[in-house]
Amino acid sequence: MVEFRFDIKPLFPQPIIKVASNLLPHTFRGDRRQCLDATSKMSEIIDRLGQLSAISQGLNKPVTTAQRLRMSENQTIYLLADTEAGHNGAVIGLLKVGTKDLYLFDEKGQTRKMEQSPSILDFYVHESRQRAGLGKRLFETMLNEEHWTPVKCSVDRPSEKLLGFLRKHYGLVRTIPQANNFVLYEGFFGDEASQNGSRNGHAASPERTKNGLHITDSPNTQLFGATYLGDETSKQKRFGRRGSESQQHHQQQQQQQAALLQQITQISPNGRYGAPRPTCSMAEIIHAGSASSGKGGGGGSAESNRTK
Ligand SMILES: CC(=O)SCCNC(=O)CCNC(=O)[C@H](O)C(C)(C)COP(=O)(O)OP(=O)(O)OC[C@H]1O[C@@H](n2cnc3c(N)ncnc32)[C@H](O)[C@@H]1OP(=O)(O)O
Repeated sequence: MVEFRFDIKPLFPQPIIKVASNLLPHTFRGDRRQCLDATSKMSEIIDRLGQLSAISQGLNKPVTTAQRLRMSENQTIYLLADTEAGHNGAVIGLLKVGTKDLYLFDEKGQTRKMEQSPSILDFYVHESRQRAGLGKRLFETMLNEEHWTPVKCSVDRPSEKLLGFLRKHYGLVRTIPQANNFVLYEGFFGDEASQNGSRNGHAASPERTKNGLHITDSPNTQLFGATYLGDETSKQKRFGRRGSESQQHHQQQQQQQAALLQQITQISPNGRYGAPRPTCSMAEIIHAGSASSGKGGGGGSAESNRTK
């Protein structure tokens, strides 16, 4: 449990509070002096929990800090406390979420720009209280507050524990391969966001396919040109598919997606873009770009640059 030198109870009139960029609990009411005091205490809580989360995930620096939250436009932190614990109460969990503009591959391996897409950015329950249903409680509160559904959330480089958590509580198993650190599950693109109660996650930039060339308005296409999808994809489009082949179809799809990921990182354009570069550099550029657009509230870069 994470205890502090001050009494946390005035900050937690209820076990789970929500904190946005003003660094105040959503329930907080007070004069200027009380606000200053509360933000200073809240910063300490967020920094401590963010640090413990990083240590627990083996990251070399925290994904969550008070400073980052202050600078963000559309990120929210949910904090879970046990006000009965110890002398001053204890904070036991943190969940940071936000919306992001992301370039993602759909089930067919085609690029889609998702605007204001719901993302899970950091999640931590203190070691002494894990596997007791507290993570689920925190997550459910967040889903209700944000009006999100789990399958519509992208997850920023999930740990094994979080993958297990999502599998156990929400039956999320089958992922859609991506070229960046975000993990998506099948059903993410289920048309369209509104059908599943999500108010976020708008698809943009419909793509065109011509002679096996995959053409989009994404930076992938703008910088490197169209991607060659191969004959098999065009054949499938032309001839369709019978139901009994669905298992085989799924395997083929997975292989094609893997091949597509490889093609995107291997296409060697002329000029300065032809220079060798690390495998994931494109994803980094794309997400750094969306960060600076201001829409992504910290964009894809701040969190997905988690380094181990
Ligand atoms: C985008 C990101 O934030 S990635 C980083 C995610 N955070 C971490 O990995 C930090 C360490 N882990 C944790 O803080 C927690 O385990 C959390 C936040 C992932 C889950 O919180 P919990 O309170 O443990 O979850 P809850 O009790 O509701 O659910 C338990 C399920 O989560 C998964 N899980 C939780 N702890 C573990 C563990 N030590 N090993 C394997 N799976 C685990 C399992 O599926 C577990 O079900 P099971 O006990 O039947 O196997």
